[in-house]
Order: sequence, then C-alpha cells, then structure tokens
Amino acid sequence: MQSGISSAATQLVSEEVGVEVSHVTKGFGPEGAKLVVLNDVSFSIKRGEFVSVIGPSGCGKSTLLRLVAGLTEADHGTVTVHGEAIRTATRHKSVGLVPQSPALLPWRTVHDNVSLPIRVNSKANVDRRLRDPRQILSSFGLGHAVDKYPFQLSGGMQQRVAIARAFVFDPMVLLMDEPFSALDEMNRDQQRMGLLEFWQSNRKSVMFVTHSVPEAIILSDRIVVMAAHPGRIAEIIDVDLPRPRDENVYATDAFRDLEGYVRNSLKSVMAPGQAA
Ligand SMILES: Nc1ncnc2c1ncn2[C@@H]1O[C@H](COP(=O)(O)OP(=O)(O)OP(=O)(O)O)[C@@H](O)[C@H]1O
Repeated sequence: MQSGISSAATQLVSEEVGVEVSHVTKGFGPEGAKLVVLNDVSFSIKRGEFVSVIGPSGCGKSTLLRLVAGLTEADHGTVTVHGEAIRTATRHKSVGLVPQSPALLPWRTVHDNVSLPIRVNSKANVDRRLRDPRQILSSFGLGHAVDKYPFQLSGGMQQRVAIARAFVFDPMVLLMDEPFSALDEMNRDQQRMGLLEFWQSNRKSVMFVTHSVPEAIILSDRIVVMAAHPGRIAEIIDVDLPRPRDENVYATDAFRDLEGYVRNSLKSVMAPGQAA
C-alpha cells in the first residue's frame, strides 16, 4: 500500500536510518536438520519512526526482535543500529528492550526498579546520557507510585514501569515484544494510549511486536506484515494517519479502511483456521 506518510508525521521521522536489518536468515537446530525460522528478511526503521511487526503465530516476530536486541545472532545477514553493528550498539546501551512481562524485582520499590540499570554498572555509565527515573516515571503518570512496591500496582501500571525502565538510558531504539498482551482489553487500550502520548513527545525509533491490528495502526508509521514457514516479510504498509493521534482516530473512516486492508493482508498470509 503506497499511501505515503502524512506531512505531520514526516517532520518528525528523519530520513536517516535508525535500524537496518539486511538479508537476515536464522535457523534453529543442528547443522543439516536446521529449521529455518527467518529467511532473507530485510527492512529498516528510520530515526524517530514507529514500526510494528505483525504476523501469524510462529512466523518469527520475537526471533527478529531478539536479533535486533543483540540477544541472538543471525546465521547470515546483518543488523545495525545507527550505523553500528548490533554488538557495539548494545554495549553503548543504544537499544532498550521492553519484554512481554514486566519482570520487576518484587522487593524493590518502583523507583529502585527503574534506577537499578543505572546503578548496577555506575562506572560504565559515566559517559552515558541518563534520564532521571523520577522524571520518567512522572511522564508515564506514575509520579504517585515511585515509592510503591510492584505488588501494590495493577498489571497495566507494572508494565508501564517496565517501559519507563527502558527509557533510563535514553536509548535511540526501543524494542517492545507484545508489551500489553497480558492485560485485559480496557487496561490494554489505556496503556497503549499512554505509550502513544509519551512516544509522541519523546520520539525514538521503535520496533513493536503485536498480534493486534488496531494497536499496530494507532501506534505506527509503518506495519511490517510477516508470513510463516519460513518467516519472511509479506508486505510493508504505510499508516497514513496524521499525528499527533488520540483515541478519536479509531472512529475515522481512514482508520477503518486501514484496518480492513491490514486484516486482508494478514488473511492472505495465514493458513485457513490459523489465528494471528
Ligand atoms: N531458541 C529456540 N530454539 C529452537 N526453536 C526456536 C527458538 N526460538 C524460537 N524457535 C522457533 O522459531 C519459530 C518462531 O518463533 P517466534 O517466537 O520467533 O515466533 P513468533 O512469531 O514471535 O510467535 P508468537 O506470535 O506465537 O509469539 C517457532 O517455530 C519457534 O518454535
């Protein structure tokens, strides 16, 4: 779908590349009996651009995200962040990762959970740009919760703390693997609008894995649709909705048209009866 990014969004998305995934192939298992999970995957995320990845279960979305996070290595191909090889980029803390579950330490307060990454290796952090944990927490609407413990927060608030924690190193790239999937629909929508609002005033390059079509549309500048067996890119869809966006976008014809388009694209890559 070549609809082009809206002029309002273009002003904030740089033409410079943030993340470059180039001809990446990845398999698991012993040589000779390897299951190819990703086959010749190439795409890029511009600086300040929000890109979602959607596709059938098992198509390799999380594997792709783990490759960009430097948690696993490609068999062939390259991944760079702001022109640096992924190993160097992760050493420089250029990449922040928000996992599916918040993984907070239950015996530490919200403030201590968010400031922990800064404290664990304070020597290495001397030259790094760090954000004030209290200020980030308050931008995420968690100013009242800084001295609380994780068990005193709802699941949605805990996940918001995990997102805030990913911002302490002020990473250039943020990777999120279905961060709201464990939440109920109402909580999920609230957290997604909170992320949208925060990101619109703190633009980072984002790679966001999701199973939700409306979530992908409301948040993204582009949506990467993947097909499975082996995992590959089927289509990249421009989300031509003006920014800043809010929940009113859901009720627009443009949103509904895009939703129909993305669902059709997904349908075309899915086996009959398979769910996204
Ligand atoms: N460490 C591993 N060892 C062996 N196989 C793996 C490993 N990690 C992933 N796989 C396999 O790779 C394939 C893709 O998995 P992945 O989790 O990346 O898919 P996904 O699209 O994120 O799935 P879902 O939407 O269900 O989360 C699956 O068949 C999975 O079993």
